[in-house]
Amino acid sequence: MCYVTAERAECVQLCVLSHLIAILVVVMHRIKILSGHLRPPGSSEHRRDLWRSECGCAGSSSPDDVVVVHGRRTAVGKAKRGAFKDTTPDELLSAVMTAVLTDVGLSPDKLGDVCVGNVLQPGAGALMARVAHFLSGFPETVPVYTVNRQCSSGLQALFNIAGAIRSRSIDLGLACGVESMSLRSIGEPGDLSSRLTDNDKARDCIIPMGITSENVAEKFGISREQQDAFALSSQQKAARAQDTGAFQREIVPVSTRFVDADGSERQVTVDRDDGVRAGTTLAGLGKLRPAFKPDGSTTAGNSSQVSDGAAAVLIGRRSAVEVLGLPVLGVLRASAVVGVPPDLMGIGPAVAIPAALEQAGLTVADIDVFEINEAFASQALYCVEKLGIPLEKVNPNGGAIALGHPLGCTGARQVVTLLNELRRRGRSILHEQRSVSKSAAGSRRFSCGFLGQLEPGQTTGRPETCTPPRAVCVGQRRHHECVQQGDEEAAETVVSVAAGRTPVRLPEGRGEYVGMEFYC
Ligand SMILES: CC(=O)SCCNC(=O)CCNC(=O)[C@H](O)C(C)(C)COP(=O)(O)OP(=O)(O)OC[C@H]1O[C@@H](n2cnc3c(N)ncnc32)[C@H](O)[C@@H]1OP(=O)(O)O
Repeated sequence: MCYVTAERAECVQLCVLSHLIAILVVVMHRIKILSGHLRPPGSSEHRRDLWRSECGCAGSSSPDDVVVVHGRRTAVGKAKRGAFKDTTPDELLSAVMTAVLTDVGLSPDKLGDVCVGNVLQPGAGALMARVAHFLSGFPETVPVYTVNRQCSSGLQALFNIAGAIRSRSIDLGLACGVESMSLRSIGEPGDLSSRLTDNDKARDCIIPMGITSENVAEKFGISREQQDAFALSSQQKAARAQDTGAFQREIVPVSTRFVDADGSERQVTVDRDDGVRAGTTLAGLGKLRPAFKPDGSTTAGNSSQVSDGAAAVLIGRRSAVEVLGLPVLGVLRASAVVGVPPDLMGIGPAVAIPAALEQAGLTVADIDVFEINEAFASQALYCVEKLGIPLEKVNPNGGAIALGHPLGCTGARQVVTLLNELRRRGRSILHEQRSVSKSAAGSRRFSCGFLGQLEPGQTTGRPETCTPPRAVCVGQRRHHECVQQGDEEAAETVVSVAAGRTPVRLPEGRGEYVGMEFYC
């Protein structure tokens, strides 16, 4: 174990407080059927309902559900060299705040609160956030505040807004995360008591993050080869995601200034993560020298990159979201934060994920996709192995090793990426997320037979369900439009897709059917 000495104080990183990692379980409407309001979380009956409802048995959603409406992120830039090296964080934040509301056509005065995760800006970036707020055209009556839970800050912002919704102090809020690691550096621990050296745990809080990675690798026997293989996989998945346009929907293009080496300035539009190294090989990774201690195994290739970026997620109470005709992208079912020893900070997900799963009455096997932060390959691998998660379920579009890790942004970025991935997997979700409840009128209300996204031309399978005579489309405005405008053909297509009467070919340009309800 290695402690920070006075000579190495310059490399002390801020992100070293007793580590609290938060895990968000967002599993689209599939999880709706597990509504914790019906049975005590964790009971076996509660868990079985998931599978029963996959076969078309009953479950329910609640008007009090905290639902995710929409989310966007900027591209992630390499700090100090990449596309956002000259961009201030308020601009990054404003880009995503604006895009999220514009996409769903929501006026900012409908927001009850805005919370922004940030780590490095002074005062956790409170001033920066309010400036971004006004740059986005938000009225002064909408409040904004910031939160710093170190590398989980973007996720904590989401939990804070969700908590305010649950306590009914707001109906709708925006959860964001932002970081410029170009313009502010890690490594400024601030003013700390000299007594910290007398207290083992307090002293461990100033261990550099890279050394905590070495500690995890040593203590749990995660070899250099394993770490490099994990890093390679992260790079390959991210490169594939870029090639297939998987990030296109989530990235907000940002026009900004870029200063070249000769001091000349130009305008650039940034819409691509610039840290991904498609040409990464195991041999290349194997040649890299340890970055944090001479005989260590943590390198520039198997560590997260120091980065700039922002993300924003709009969430609300289902009842309020429905009144506003907004789409429902996912449901927040559980969240957990658990403290771990500061010298092993990266093991957080291995204890926080089970805590969140227990709350939701789920097991690892029930979850389709995990987004686990890749602060370092050592800790990410440890968590995956400890929890027995099949590797193919983890970060299917790569993680922070390939994409970068703008500290305060990453948690919110992961939510955006996760929900887009689940939306892309709409086909399988189609079979799993039906629920039935009695509406006030006594008709049976099928809630969201389909919550995934279908691309034009893509077909769905055929879940076993009744044939609904009438569809009321919620979610993407095009659903409303097709029904309200009496476009029978489009409405019929929506119904057919949802009911799965026959595999249906969606008409060109009508591919985005996300969220609908129908009655029969
Ligand atoms: C809770 C939490 O999340 S804690 C985590 C908080 N975040 C952190 O602590 C950040 C961790 N990461 C770091 O500190 C930095 O990325 C470091 C120190 C590991 C590396 O920083 P840098 O040296 O600036 O990285 P850089 O990108 O320049 O790469 C260094 C070298 O490795 C090479 N390299 C990096 N990735 C690869 C790769 N995939 N394949 C081959 N070579 C690679 C680069 O080409 C470069 O080589 P060069 O020096 O010949 O040009």
